[in-house]
Amino acid sequence: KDVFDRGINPATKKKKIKNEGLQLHVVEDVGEAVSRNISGAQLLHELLSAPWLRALLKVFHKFFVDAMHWTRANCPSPDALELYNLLSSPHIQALLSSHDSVAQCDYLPILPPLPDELPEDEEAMRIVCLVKNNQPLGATIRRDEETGDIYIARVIHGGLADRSGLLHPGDLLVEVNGNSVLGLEPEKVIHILVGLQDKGLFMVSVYMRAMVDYYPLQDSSIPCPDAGMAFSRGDLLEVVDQSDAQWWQARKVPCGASFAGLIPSASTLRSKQREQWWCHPSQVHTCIRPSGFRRSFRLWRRTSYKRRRQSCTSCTPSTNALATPYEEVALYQRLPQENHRLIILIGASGVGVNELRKRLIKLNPSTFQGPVPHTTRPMRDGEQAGREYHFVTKELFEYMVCNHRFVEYGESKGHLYGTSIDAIHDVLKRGRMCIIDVEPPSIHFLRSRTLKPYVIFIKAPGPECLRQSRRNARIITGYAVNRAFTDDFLELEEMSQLIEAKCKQYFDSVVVNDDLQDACMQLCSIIQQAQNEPQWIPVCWLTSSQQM
Ligand SMILES: Nc1ncnc2c1ncn2[C@@H]1O[C@H](COP(=O)(O)OP(=O)(O)OP(=O)(O)O)[C@@H](O)[C@H]1O
Repeated sequence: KDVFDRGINPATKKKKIKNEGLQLHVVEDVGEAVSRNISGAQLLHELLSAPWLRALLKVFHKFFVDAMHWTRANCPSPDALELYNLLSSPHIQALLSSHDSVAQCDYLPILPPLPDELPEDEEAMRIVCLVKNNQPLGATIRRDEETGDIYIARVIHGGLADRSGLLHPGDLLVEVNGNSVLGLEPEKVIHILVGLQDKGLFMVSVYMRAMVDYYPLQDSSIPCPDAGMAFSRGDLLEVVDQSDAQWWQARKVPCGASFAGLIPSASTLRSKQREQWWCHPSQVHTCIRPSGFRRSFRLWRRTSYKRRRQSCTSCTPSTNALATPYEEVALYQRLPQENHRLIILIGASGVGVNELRKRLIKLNPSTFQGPVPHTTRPMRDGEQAGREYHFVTKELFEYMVCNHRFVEYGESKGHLYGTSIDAIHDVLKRGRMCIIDVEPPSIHFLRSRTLKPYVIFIKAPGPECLRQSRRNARIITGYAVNRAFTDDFLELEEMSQLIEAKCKQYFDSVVVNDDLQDACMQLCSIIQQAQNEPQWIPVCWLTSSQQM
């Protein structure tokens, strides 16, 4: 920015400095970078990485050698003179001096050191350092009337807090510049925040999604089992104290209790998991056993049992469940200009996932849409490329498999079928809500910042309800077409429970598919909420422009 301000304005100076030779590159690079409104440091970084500057710096050395030679011989070479002229020009001087300032870290304000008592496990409490430079913080606060705790209520879009990407709505404010704000009147906290000048060091509590189950009464290492708090995977926890690196204090959200319970820190839980894995590897095995009885017409999507076993990533200690016992989350409100969140339906085979998906799309085809699958089978009469399927060659399909373009794929009657990630993006780019149903292991593949999937578990009702509601239902299996599946209800319910037990940390909502009409209506309203109301999502899916 310094360089730019000192006179390399492409609009006004281009003509003049073009005559001087090299500088056009500078003008173009700076002008382009400034038009993207990037930060000063980023701009400098980009400038210093530019090939023309690298080349220039390479000959810098030669210049000095030549210069010395010239001093000695008093007879400069034309190259040395030319370079001397170039390097003496004001914009290069400004650039070099900016570079030197940054290289020496010679900029203000100097950030304060992190407190000595910083917890060893940084995941528990976030220390947020903002360079304020007298700008407003760009966040509002609220006080919980019951506990007196101060929370970040809103982060103003485009403000300092928003641009930093470090403060989120719902964060509990613990300290500001070393002053505890716990129990303070909101006016007093506002006074502290407004009074911040150069910088602010905020300590905020964090929210975590439990990715594992924990039972204090079964844990012999907990200092006080009665003070422990049991939680199961999927629970939302507000970590309020981590002064002990091994045992944190947390509350469940939403919760009635004002007192916190003891939970193992992430590192403690991780070492417990490793211990458990080495002692009882089979107990940590979280593979979902396929029910084996049902093959619907969606067979093309289903991978074989063998392949599923191979692709199951939840059977080794290096997996998500073992490596990440807690996942930090923050509230996210989709902005109107953003793509819709991907809606994923998960359920045991035969529970009615596909039926519900089809009904939703039929109910409102201009809003809901499924991705168009790929296949290697030939096109049939009445079909249209890109409508029923994307018809591709086997070579192209296999190329896409190798490049991980498929969420799921499989083979049926000698032809390959698959749902590609690009087909999902196509639907979202058209402004529609994309609804897909996948096998549980595919959730990992889809959990990304760009898709921000919202996962709805379609749960089986009890076997008696199943028997009642599915009296007339038929299924199409691999070995019997259109057969009644009344005998499979127990197996279906068992499978549904297993998926729920193993994967519920990924579920955002659960719908019991008893009465089809009711389930469909419930699904509609959940999806509307998912798209239009604040939801907890992993912090790593947020960018500064996507926070509330
Ligand atoms: N709530 C319900 N009441 C009555 N019948 C239902 C209900 N839900 C689903 N069905 C019927 O159950 C059968 C299986 O449903 P569906 O094909 O959607 O299962 P699925 O979970 O998608 O399994 P698959 O992937 O094997 O097809 C279908 O005949 C469907 O019409």
